[in-house]
Amino acid sequence: MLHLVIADSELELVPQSIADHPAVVNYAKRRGKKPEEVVLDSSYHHSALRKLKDGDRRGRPDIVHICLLNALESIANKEGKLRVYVHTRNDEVIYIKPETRLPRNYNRFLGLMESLFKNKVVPQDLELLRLEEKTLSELVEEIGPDEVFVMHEGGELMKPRDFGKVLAGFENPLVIVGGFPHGDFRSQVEGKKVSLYHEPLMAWTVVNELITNFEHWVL
Ligand SMILES: C[S@@+](CC[C@H](N)C(=O)[O-])C[C@H]1O[C@@H](n2cnc3c(N)ncnc32)[C@H](O)[C@@H]1O
Repeated sequence: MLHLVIADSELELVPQSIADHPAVVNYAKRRGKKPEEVVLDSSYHHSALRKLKDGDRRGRPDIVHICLLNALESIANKEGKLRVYVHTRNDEVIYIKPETRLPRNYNRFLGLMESLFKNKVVPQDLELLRLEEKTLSELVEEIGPDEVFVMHEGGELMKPRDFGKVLAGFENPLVIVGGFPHGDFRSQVEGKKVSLYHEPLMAWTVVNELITNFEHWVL
């Protein structure tokens, strides 16, 4: 089983310090929600983000959305060979049941995340998504993998196909991909750093590459 963690993801509710910013207040009003109940999104809250520490990388739920759509719809997931987790900048972990069908529509995805932050599980009966407060290292310890790989543009360069073979050689490998647009991991991450290309890639490209190349050796 391959465990995939999208780590230090820039997924959070609007922080209190910018909840009264006009960009946030107007956006929340349009959506019929309170400012502190909406997910921070750089495409809508750009001017407010300038007031936040790390404002140039925060508010990127779209990265999580695309990574999750790709991972959950993959053949590896359909074949029961994948578990996906999202770790956020505020040290929350989202556990996702493999049978989850995420909304393709981005605004509906935001609504789902807002409901998850509020209720901690969605939907109440099936509990397909569950949110817990947890650091990245606590999550890794809980999963108990036989090897941890950190996808990093500064890591050992490996062809995606070769990396797929390496992954397939373990019982329970865990791969960490950064769910942020710029910079480096904020969490302490222990593991073998691997690069799949000589230039930085988008997180969802890395997710696709590692899953399809893992499939190549295990299906
Ligand atoms: C958009 S990148 C992070 C930002 C990147 N450091 C930059 O400043 O462009 C998102 C994640 O994709 C993964 N990644 C990016 N480029 C990679 C590469 N060449 N090889 C392997 N993983 C990569 C890493 O896990 C990284 O945290």
